[in-house]
Amino acid sequence: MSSIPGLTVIEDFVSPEEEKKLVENCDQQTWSGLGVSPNPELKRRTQQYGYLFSYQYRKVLCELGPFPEFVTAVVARIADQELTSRPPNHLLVNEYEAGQGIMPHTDAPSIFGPVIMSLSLLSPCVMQFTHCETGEKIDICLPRRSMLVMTDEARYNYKHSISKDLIETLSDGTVIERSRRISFTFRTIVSFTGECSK
Ligand SMILES: O=C(O)CCC(=O)C(=O)O
Ligand SMILES: [Fe+2]
Repeated sequence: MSSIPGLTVIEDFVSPEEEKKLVENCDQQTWSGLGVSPNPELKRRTQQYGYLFSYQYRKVLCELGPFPEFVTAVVARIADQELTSRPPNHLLVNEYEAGQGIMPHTDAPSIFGPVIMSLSLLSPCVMQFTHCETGEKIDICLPRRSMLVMTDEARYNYKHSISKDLIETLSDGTVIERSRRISFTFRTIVSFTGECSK
């Protein structure tokens, strides 16, 4: 547990072999973002499974079908470890090349459920949590192959962000060198407003 209520980082959530397979499998799929539909506006490459969420229009556009088979073991582990009472129905794969990050944000509370989980693959990074009211900043290390779970205060009262820095230093002096990172963010969509949603 960290100093942020509702924030947990589970180390070694997947094995090195599982990590390799997960990355190989998603590299065989089509990436969007960086000018490519359906999320051309995003400044990093992404893939979505379960439902298609539009960042531009802030709504669910349509159902995409079940999660791909290559994430079955991870989804089963989420259930086994009872990380959420509502199974995830949306998977966002984000790719961060060295020098790419994500701006401070809170995942839309009206669209996504109370538990947000993110699996870090290939590279560690520092996720910064900024308290929405006090502005207090807390850096949390997300090791390679760890699962981040955000709920309660961590999910609702803080913004989270990842810098573009190639080298990051934690307050205890630990130096983190960034390289290509892929994250699998599992969420439960609770609001379906798109025209082709079911
Ligand atoms: O890359 C991550 O671990 C987090 C991604 C994220 O915060 C998001 O897509 O909302
Ligand atoms: Fe997020």
